[in-house]
Amino acid sequence: MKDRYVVAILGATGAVGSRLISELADSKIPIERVKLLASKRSAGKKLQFKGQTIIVEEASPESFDDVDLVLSSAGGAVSKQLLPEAVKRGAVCVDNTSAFRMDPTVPLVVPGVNEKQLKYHHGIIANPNCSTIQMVAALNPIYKKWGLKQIIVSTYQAVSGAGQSAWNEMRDEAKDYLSDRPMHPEILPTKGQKHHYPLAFNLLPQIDVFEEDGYTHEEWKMIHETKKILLNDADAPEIKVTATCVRVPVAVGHGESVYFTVDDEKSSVHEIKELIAATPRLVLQDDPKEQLYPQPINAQGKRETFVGRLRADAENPGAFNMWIVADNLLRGAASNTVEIAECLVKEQLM
Ligand SMILES: NC(=O)C1=CN([C@@H]2O[C@H](COP(=O)(O)OP(=O)(O)OC[C@H]3O[C@@H](n4cnc5c(N)ncnc54)[C@H](OP(=O)(O)O)[C@@H]3O)[C@@H](O)[C@H]2O)C=CC1
Ligand SMILES: N[C@@H](CC(=O)OP(=O)(O)O)C(=O)O
Repeated sequence: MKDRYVVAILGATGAVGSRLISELADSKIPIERVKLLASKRSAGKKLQFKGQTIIVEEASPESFDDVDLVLSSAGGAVSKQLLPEAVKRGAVCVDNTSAFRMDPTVPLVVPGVNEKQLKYHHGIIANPNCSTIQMVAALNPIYKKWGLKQIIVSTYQAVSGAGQSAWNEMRDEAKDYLSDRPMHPEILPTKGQKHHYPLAFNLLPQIDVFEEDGYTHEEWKMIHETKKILLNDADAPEIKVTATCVRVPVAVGHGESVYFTVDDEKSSVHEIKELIAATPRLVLQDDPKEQLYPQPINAQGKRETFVGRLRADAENPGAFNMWIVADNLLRGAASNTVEIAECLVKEQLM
């Protein structure tokens, strides 16, 4: 076993990549050297790691010749092409993209929920979808204690979830919109950018592409990834999951309205609140009298998942509503990735 590792961040110049750099710098991983990789466009760019200047390199299979650990967030196509090359060269890869998540041989891991799955890895570990991570983090203690029959989730997802370019696009649209608009402006021009419709001052009930059945791929990911993470045992009873995913004009921080039904109808809001408050990485923010509830603006820059607005459904015993918020770039991506890597090192699974 090595006592220091060469770590590569693939996609280092992106929205998630920039957080991977800062999360790695704050981590307990013993580091010999860091390589920052991106596309040809960014080769030569200078980035900082712990006060040291590192020059970004164009990623290629040979980039991984001397690498022990890869933290990857350069899109699914890049992961599919380069991560098997990294594994071939002896590296262990933690991948943020959806490329390998549903591969039955690849563990899909949220530390604190199912890190035991890490021991089954064959070189690649998948980091779940950002919306899935915060939801399973909040539901896992409830599931462990009372079982879950059904989850119905509606998401309110920040534009940074669609990458740095989407954030730039919304900022430009917002500037235009606020400059000299009449009270009832017509639809903004899209400028032929990444999104078909304006992101600023709008709601888009579409994240990722549409599937044949009318669900979007983001909704599909939330449904299937949730089951893969929570239902570790082959004989665990099925959980019914359905989702509606919506892009909202928020910079950072996904919100989720979650309606869930537990197996044990005797569970109460009070007990659920106690359980959430006692669970590491969860923060209960729930005091209607003080108007205390989770908000994206407060979750930004934090590693925890914030939970509030817990209510029992008076017309359906055993059913509850809650509101969950987390920083999609940290809790939903970079912090989870680096926590996975820390577990690999701690459990000697590198
Ligand atoms: N944003 C989020 O909330 C989350 C994102 N993810 C996933 O993480 C991945 C990255 O997302 P995000 O950071 O938002 O995206 P960005 O668009 O902000 O960043 C993409 C990164 O990938 C690099 N890249 C693009 N093409 C190549 C290539 N051919 N070879 C090497 N590097 C390349 C880019 O480099 P360059 O600067 O050179 O173009 C950039 O560093 C996606 O797969 C996304 O699905 C997962 C969970 C949450
Ligand atoms: N789709 C998420 C972010 C993301 O990239 O997810 P995934 O890694 O599952 O494609 C969002 O737009 O908010």
